[in-house]
Amino acid sequence: MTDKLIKKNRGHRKKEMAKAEATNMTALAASYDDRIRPILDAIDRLRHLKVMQEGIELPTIVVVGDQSSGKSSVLESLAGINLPRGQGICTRVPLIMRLQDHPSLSQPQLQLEYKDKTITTSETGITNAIRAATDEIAGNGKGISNTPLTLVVKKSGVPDLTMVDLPGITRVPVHGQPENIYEKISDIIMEYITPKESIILNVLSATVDFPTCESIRMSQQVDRTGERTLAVVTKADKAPEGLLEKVTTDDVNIGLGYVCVRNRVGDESYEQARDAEKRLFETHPLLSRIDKSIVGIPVLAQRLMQIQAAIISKCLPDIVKKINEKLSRNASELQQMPQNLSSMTDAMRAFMHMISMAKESLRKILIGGEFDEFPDDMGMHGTARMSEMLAKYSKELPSKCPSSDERFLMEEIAVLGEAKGINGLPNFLPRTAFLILLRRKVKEISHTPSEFVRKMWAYIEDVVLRVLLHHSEDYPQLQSLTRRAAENLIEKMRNRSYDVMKVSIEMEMVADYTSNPDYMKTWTELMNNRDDFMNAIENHAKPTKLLLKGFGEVEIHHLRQYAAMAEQAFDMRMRITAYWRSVVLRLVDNLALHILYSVNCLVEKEIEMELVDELVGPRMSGLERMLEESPSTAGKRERLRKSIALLKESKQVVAKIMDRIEAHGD
Ligand SMILES: Nc1nc2c(ncn2[C@@H]2O[C@H](COP(=O)(O)OP(=O)(O)OP(=O)(O)O)[C@@H](O)[C@H]2O)c(=O)[nH]1
Repeated sequence: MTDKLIKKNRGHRKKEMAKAEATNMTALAASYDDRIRPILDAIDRLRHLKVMQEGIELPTIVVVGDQSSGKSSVLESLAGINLPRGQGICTRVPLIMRLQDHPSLSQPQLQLEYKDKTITTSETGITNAIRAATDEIAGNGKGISNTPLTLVVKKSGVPDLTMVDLPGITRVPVHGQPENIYEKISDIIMEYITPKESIILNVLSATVDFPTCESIRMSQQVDRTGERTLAVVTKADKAPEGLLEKVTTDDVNIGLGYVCVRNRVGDESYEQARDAEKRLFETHPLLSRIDKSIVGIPVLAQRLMQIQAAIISKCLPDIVKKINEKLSRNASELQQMPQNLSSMTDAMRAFMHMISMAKESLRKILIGGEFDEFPDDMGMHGTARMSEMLAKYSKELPSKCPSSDERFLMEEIAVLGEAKGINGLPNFLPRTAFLILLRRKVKEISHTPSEFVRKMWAYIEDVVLRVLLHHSEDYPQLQSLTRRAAENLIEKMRNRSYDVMKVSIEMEMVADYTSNPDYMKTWTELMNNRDDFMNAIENHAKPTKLLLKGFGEVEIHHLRQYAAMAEQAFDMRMRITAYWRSVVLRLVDNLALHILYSVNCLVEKEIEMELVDELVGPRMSGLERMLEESPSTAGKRERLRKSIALLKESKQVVAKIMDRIEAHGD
């Protein structure tokens, strides 16, 4: 074949390929107009409605790349418009780009939307408009913000695509950039690329080694297999050597494949840039060897449209499901919110309901021993905790009568010596001596019950407050009054317990009585030692150490000089020892009974009376407060209403699309 013929054939093939490409694009565009476009519009509408704030993720193409890798250049190539480009950080906020093909438009229409503003701009004004909007959102310097900016481009011949351009990743802050810029940018990027609904368009510069790219490292964290990652290799013109090998060996796991491009350079127009790109991949000795199905902006546009269509149809059923779930959850939450009370009768009814619920809970927790309301909160298993506290209290009271004498029975002998009556018979056991000793012993333990009372009421107060605050949480405006009522009541009841306990102690100190048969039994048993004891005292030949039941080994040598009084002292020690058991038992039982009785009174009537006095009172001020809804409840109600309205609207948007899809038989 002659050179001329070869050239002619090549030219013919080129034309054929261009024609085929154009036909493909037209077919794709037709199917887009017809089917995908309305779906894409619906998704954009959902995005505009901010359903993402409701936790519903939308299928999104997210553009990521290291700083200056050429992200904005790729987007401007796809959109056919000039975007702010340059060295250093240009994209400082997420830029949502909605490209819409409008074949009828002779001039492109551009709109910038942010912070509820819509600004119409032109191809020449777009760069400045984006810069101004970025400054407004993220400040004038080099700051970064997560508030997105939306750019709508309606133009003839653009692919129907919605993409989000994100700030480029940089490890080293340049002059004027915040120190934590890397963390800030990676947080934003992670937020966008983590949802499985996101397609990651990873922009890699041909001039760098792909495995060293931060953007690759990040996308691999959320998409290990690369099944939702597509790589665009920019600056093919700058580093053609080895590019073919780089994209064919695929060292970095790009599941959706590579597309190599050459963007606008310097002041080139969009058309000049496309021609230069085409020429480059056709004529460059190295680049022309790369398969044509993975080079050039038109191929990228086509791939993205296909991927977008696929991800949208995959995600749509899930979006419908999530909208419905969220809607019904919010609707039931709104329904469960407290009624907005409009009259005193309403308020009274709500108040009485609150009291009866609280009483029921307290009855279960503090009396009934049921803990179905707080199964995992041990602190709220009231009866169990109270019985533990009582057991501890009973252990703290000495079961044996406390004795302070260094030598056996010397305490008794001293008291007996002082209480000796002038007329009394020498062996007559004076009751005063017994009472003096008893008072002394009881005094030693008199602080124990008040400690117990303090701890027990602190616990009960905690339970009562938690229950009351829980049942009044719908009415935060009542909580301070409720708390005050509960604290006042507990204070009163605690003081009552102190009084009861004081009387118990005093009674034990001034009188000695018990009908408990255990007393006589124990005393008799203890007195069985008397003969041995007296023998040891009187018979000086006997050992001075003696084993006494209940006392262990005792030394009695010092008692031999008090022979007469020793017997009385022994008897007195045995009596007080036997009697002590009754004293301790009475102190524990009395206090326990008193606490249980008090808790019963509290639950069954006093708490209600106290709350009525505090909240209703003569001026009904608490009830009046119930009529004014608290700002937090009103805020929550408003939020739920707004969210429901938004979800309902979203549901309609999606329903229309689903109808359409069904009508087409997709
Ligand atoms: N020669 C050549 N230069 C390119 C190509 N793509 C981008 N550039 C240049 O690379 C520089 C950075 O491009 P941008 O598009 O601003 O990069 P970016 O990733 O958006 O930058 P940031 O948003 O700041 O991270 C610019 O000067 C572009 O002109 C390309 O394919 N070939």
